[in-house]
Amino acid sequence: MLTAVSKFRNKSGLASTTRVMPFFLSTFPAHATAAPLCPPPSPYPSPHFRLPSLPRRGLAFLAAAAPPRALPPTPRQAMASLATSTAAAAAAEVTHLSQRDAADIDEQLMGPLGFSVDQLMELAGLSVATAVAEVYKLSEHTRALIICGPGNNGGDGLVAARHLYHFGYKPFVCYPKRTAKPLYSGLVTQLESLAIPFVPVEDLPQDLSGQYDIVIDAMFGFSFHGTPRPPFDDLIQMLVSLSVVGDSAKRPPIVSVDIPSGWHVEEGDVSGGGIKPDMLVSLTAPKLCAKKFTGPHHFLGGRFVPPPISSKYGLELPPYPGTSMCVRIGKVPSVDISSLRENYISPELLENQVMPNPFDQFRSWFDEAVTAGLREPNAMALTTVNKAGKPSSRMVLLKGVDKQGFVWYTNYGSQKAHDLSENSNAALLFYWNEMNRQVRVEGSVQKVSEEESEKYFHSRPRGSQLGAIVSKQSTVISGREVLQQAYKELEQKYSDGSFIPKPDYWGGYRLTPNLFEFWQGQQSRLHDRLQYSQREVGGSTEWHIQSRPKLARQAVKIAVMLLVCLMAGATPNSHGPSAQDVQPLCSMVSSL
Ligand SMILES: NC(=O)C1=CN([C@@H]2O[C@H](COP(=O)(O)OP(=O)(O)OC[C@H]3O[C@@H](n4cnc5c(N)ncnc54)[C@H](OP(=O)(O)O)[C@@H]3O)[C@@H](O)[C@H]2O)[C@H](O)CC1
Ligand SMILES: [K+]
Repeated sequence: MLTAVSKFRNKSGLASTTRVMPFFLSTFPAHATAAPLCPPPSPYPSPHFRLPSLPRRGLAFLAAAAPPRALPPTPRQAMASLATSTAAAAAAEVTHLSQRDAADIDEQLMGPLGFSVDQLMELAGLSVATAVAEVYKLSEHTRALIICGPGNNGGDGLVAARHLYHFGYKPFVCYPKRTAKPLYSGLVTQLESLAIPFVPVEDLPQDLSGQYDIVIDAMFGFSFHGTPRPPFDDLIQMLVSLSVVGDSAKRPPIVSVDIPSGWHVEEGDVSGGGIKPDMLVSLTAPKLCAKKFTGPHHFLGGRFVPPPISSKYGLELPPYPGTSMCVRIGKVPSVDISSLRENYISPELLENQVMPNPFDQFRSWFDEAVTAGLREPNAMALTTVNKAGKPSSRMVLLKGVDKQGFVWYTNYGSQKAHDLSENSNAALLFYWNEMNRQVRVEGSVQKVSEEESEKYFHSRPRGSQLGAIVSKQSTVISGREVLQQAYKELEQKYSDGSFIPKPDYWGGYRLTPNLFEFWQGQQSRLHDRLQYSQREVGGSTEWHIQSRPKLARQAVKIAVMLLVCLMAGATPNSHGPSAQDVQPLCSMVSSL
């Protein structure tokens, strides 16, 4: 049973990742004959890992070492991240609102457009919480101080505190000027029912660094005017002194909701002595002051703008990815590649837990990857080598596996086909990132029979059949339109639903393995590896398993033997090394 994978970032919001994978290592009923592989049901499988429903035998269970409420990054989230970065690139032209337009829009939403303030505040607060969770991962930013002001910006902060709690953070709320309206007292009651502490201003330490991992500024939004009055003047100063420590890795990052509190809503930080937030979550649309924001993370939230508002105010806003409540705008911070680090936590992969036949073991892991909802677990890197010894790799999709080998289909005019015609040796690599697993397979490759290729070709959607005819892989064409035109013509030709013949330049390959390696990532780089290789026993070929420690020991033995031989050769005395010379090495070898 695969239960969780959690991914965290370090203080820069980008670097280290811990993957915790508590699950039953399970044995599925053995697949004696291989069936074609069923890819996950849709290109975007369930956003949460599903528990497999098949009966299974638990071999090992690792108690959850993950923080209790950490959610796994899902394939959908990964796509959302990509979409947020893409949106960021496209967001240079996002509309920025004046203070007046922002207030006008608010009035219209809550007037003729039928929204209530509660609704909008809920969505705004949820956007803030999701944006915070996207950048500042729980593992390093657990304790969040939310400083709330007297108006709706403060209300957004109260809502965000509740959502952050449910995401697994530990919120603390400083709410010095409470508003008597039922909306606000309701929000306070909700937080109290979660036992979220309310911290009086006077109990806050002058230096917030020691007690909080993140500070959310929800003091003032677009209705701020003049200079801050007590107690917000001191609170703002507290955040100013915090942001003076430039390196956000050494202090809690500051997240401002809609406007960095104390900034002029249109002019920004006029004096230059204001808060310098690390993250700004603009709501509905950024206000003019956001043009002056220079921090690394600018997000937009408030996914509720209806078309009448967009058209009336000519709003250019980036699309929200998928079901996300926030979208990154502005420049994507550049990543320090050397700081990207993973720490894998998985059950051990031991020799006595795996199946004797590597095909069965592969099928078991493959089924677990499908059941876990991984996107395209049948995607594999195929490495071929031409006759000059030049290797090349590309991703292809596994379309079938049985005891004869691993099958994929392609164009017989492609570079891989050319390489394979010169050198039939190839390697496959499956990488199931979310499960901390890889499988390497090596062997020799042959074309599958025409009959097998025909059968598979006609099982494909008609569009893919036409695509296979049109695409002359690895040839240079003058433009995409050439392909589109050819495709259109074929579509027309076969529009009556008639049989589409398989082109003779298209078909399958089968890799017959002579080596498998199953890799399970472990903590501190002490990964588990099991290698299956073939050996002759009594005239027949059998699979033989070696674990990494065993392999390492054998490598040392061979190295020592080599050393002995070298010494023998290097000794000026033609009789070779003396028993005395060799004795310590021999006892070392035998003790391995
Ligand atoms: N449509 C949307 O985008 C939505 C945004 N939301 C959030 O609402 C705020 C705007 O909320 P609003 O209540 O209008 O204003 P503020 O939160 O900015 O604060 C107003 C209170 O602050 C006091 N204030 C103003 N200036 C000062 C100052 N210099 N010193 C101290 N106090 C100040 C003000 O008191 P006054 O007596 O001065 O009027 C108010 O008490 C927006 O930015 C978003 O965060 C909604 O949640 C959802 C819809
Ligand atoms: K604010």
